[in-house]
Amino acid sequence: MSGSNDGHPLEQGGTYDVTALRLNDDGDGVATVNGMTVFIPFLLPGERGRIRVTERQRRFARAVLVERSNASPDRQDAPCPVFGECGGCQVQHLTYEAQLSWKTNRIKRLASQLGLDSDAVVRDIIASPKDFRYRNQVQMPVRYDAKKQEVRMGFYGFASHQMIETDSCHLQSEAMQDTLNRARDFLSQAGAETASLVHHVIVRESQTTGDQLVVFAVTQSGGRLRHALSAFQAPRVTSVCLTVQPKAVGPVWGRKLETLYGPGTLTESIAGMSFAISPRSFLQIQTPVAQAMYETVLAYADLTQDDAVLDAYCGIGTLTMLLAKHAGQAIGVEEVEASVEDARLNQAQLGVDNAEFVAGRVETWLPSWVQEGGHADVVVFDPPRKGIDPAAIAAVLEANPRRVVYASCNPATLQRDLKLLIAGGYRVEAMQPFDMFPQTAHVECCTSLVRGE
Ligand SMILES: C[S@@+](CC[C@H](N)C(=O)[O-])C[C@H]1O[C@@H](n2cnc3c(N)ncnc32)[C@H](O)[C@@H]1O
Repeated sequence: MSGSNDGHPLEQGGTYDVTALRLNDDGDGVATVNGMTVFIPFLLPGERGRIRVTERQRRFARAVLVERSNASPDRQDAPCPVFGECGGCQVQHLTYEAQLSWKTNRIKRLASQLGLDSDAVVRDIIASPKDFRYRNQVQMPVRYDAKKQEVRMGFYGFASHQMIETDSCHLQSEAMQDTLNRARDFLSQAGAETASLVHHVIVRESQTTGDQLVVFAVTQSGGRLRHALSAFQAPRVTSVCLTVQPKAVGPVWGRKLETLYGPGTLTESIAGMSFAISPRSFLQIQTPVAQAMYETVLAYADLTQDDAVLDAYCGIGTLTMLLAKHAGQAIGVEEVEASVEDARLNQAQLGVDNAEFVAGRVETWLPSWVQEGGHADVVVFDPPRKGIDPAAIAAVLEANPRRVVYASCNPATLQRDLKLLIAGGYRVEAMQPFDMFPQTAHVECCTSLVRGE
């Protein structure tokens, strides 16, 4: 079927000639055909192409690129052989410089939509020192091919659970990829009895020591399986662990986590402090950008030694410990018990005696803490992608701290939450974007807010 750009409604399956005008927030080219907005992955602004419509909604359509007739000066050859099929990277075809200005402009657009003077408020993005091989953690699905009696590993495709096999992902270190490839060969050799029970392999690497920790996620556990998996070795691997998650598709981690050998933790040095990290605890995906982000949070918090600071969504307390050094008192709140245990152990080892860690959900703990008269001069938020729960925002407005600092990994929820904080009387002083995840559509941003008069 072939359509035309002649003012008729866009047809599903139809082909059209378009020019991309800009990139959307997912990194897809945006064009219009007969008044309808169309998203086309892998077409850059200024590029012309023939597209085929694959999905037609009421207000927009999606299409695939059939043929491209010119190349943007911002285009580069993607180094990864499965780029375009694998769902991990969205913009490997865009030069790193262009990725950075696209991400900065995205935060500027967000600021303008909030009624702010974006040029005055938004700083230039802080780039990643490495545009490839920057990740410290990877989790790969595992499939056992019973016919061929071999294990296949890779990543999921775009919005699907179809496995795209790869043995050379460019986002992680070569040593991590080497460990994954060894794990695949090890499981193939172990045979069906072991390999058919493993659904994911997770590798974490310390960017300080180079040590690696491997976790096998399995559908069920038993003595024979534990014995078989304990035999896995690779040059940088110091610990092997096991997590039991009966569902092979969906959440990877189970409730149970067992160390098969080694200390079961990694050590990472951040902001001049050494932290032990257990497998289940959150750690920012790369240390150099995390460190730059922590320094920005600290500067935006503008603490004095008399201040009480609250670090909401604190993980293993990396940021809490840094804030505590510059404040009178610090409290970290985190829902994952294992992370809170890590935080307390690290606190004892670092000798930080003015911090306290609470295990709980921010949206339930914070309102009752404020009700009971809890006080903070400065509140720091570093939530997951879903942003801050409205109950937590309402509580912070009631607590009325002098400053709020918001480290976000999702511009959409950042915008939603800033709207509430601004309506509650806070003024945005500065916004600092960071590129923690080169080659992807992700962008982090740290926002400084001060209480209005
Ligand atoms: C983006 S991480 C930030 C962690 C920490 N600030 C850091 O830099 O390592 C978000 C953290 O919030 C935790 N979390 C997610 N939802 C939560 C909730 N509702 N209440 C408390 N903690 C939560 C996650 O387990 C994770 O450790």
